[in-house]
Amino acid sequence: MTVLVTGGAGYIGSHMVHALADRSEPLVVVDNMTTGYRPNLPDDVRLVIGDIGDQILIERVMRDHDVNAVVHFAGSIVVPDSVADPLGYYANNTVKSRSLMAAAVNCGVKHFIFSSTAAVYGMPDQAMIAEEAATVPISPYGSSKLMTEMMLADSAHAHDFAYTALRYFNVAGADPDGRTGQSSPRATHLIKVASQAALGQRSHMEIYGTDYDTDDGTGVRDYIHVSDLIAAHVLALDRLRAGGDSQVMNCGYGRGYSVRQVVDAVRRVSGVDFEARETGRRAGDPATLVAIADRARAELGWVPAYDDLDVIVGHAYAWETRMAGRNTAGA
Ligand SMILES: NC(=O)c1ccc[n+]([C@@H]2O[C@H](COP(=O)([O-])OP(=O)(O)OC[C@H]3O[C@@H](n4cnc5c(N)ncnc54)[C@H](O)[C@@H]3O)[C@@H](O)[C@H]2O)c1
Ligand SMILES: O=c1ccn([C@@H]2O[C@H](COP(=O)(O)OP(=O)(O)O[C@H]3O[C@H](CO)[C@H](O)[C@H](O)[C@H]3O)[C@@H](O)[C@H]2O)c(=O)[nH]1
Repeated sequence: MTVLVTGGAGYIGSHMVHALADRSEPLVVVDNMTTGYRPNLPDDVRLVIGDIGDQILIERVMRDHDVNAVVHFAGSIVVPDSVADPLGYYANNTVKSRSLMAAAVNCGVKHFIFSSTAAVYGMPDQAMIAEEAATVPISPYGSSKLMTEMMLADSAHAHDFAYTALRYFNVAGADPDGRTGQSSPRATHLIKVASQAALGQRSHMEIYGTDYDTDDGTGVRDYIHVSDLIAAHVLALDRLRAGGDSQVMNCGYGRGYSVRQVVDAVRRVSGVDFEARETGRRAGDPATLVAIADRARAELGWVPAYDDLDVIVGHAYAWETRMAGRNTAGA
């Protein structure tokens, strides 16, 4: 009854690995280490360095480890990169997910949890988004994820397995115990960038657009602590094991914060008054993206534990401080 965690050496996947290890669940990680970071994993984890598109390897891993559930985080995640290299994104996110699913079907894996994204909704008309909202992605990244959701739905009809596709809103924060966090130096996420500015790793940061139709003119997002997101995955796994049906669920708190509110929180938590320059809008950014996440609460019994912007920022900033120390030590 082993859980296969794809992309388990990445930001979100490594939190899942720690959560499963904390429950003493047998698990195996497959990661090709393109953006993975080994130090974020427990020392004794079973890590197979390989590609999810290598179906022969994946089937061998599934059989050797008696895999019964897949939690699929592996993928490429940078929206502008997907615009520049759509075929690369469809290859890594869609084609290789198809291959992973084929391996799962061949090996009789019964449960599948998939990292989807609010990017499947594109530029919604409404600020608050339920799962029934139209899915009209505006980037190859969003399309590549929506296509994977479609393959899952069709395959679950045809074969004996059930899945949960979790549509993440803005994932932020880090493990409260400091074991792992966002480690990619290229990450563009707001809280990470602001933390780097507070630590002096950047001379300043930029606020992309101050003329949105929001209270203070800057973009509003639903920031969810990565540990709460992982709690939803663990509950989704338990629900599938108990015979739960296939579902798509939003993961967010149902409340948004503006860019200015986030910048203020990072200044407050860090005690550093770093510069935030106001610039023009970033292409493709909607004004407001906030989840209606009632389904996750109802179906999973999910109760967030870290729904507080200063707590999220505090954990992200603590992690960034730790990374800065590591980088200095290694220099
Ligand atoms: N970070 C967010 O805000 C966010 C929001 C919505 C959805 N997601 C989704 O969550 C998942 C995890 O994102 P993350 O932020 O942890 O990213 P990440 O880049 O830190 O992690 C992705 C991991 O997958 C591995 N990987 C990539 N392609 C692979 C392949 N072909 N075979 C094996 N391993 C491969 C990478 O090495 C890395 O360890 C992704 O699927 C992403 O689309 C993330
Ligand atoms: O340096 C920055 C970075 C971001 N922003 C702003 O901060 C908000 C959040 O931006 P992020 O880049 O942190 O996150 P996104 O909302 O663009 O996207 C994230 O959430 C999406 C779903 O909502 C997708 O899942 C995507 O993969 C993930 O990166 C946006 O208004 C953005 O314009 C800035 O002002 N300055």
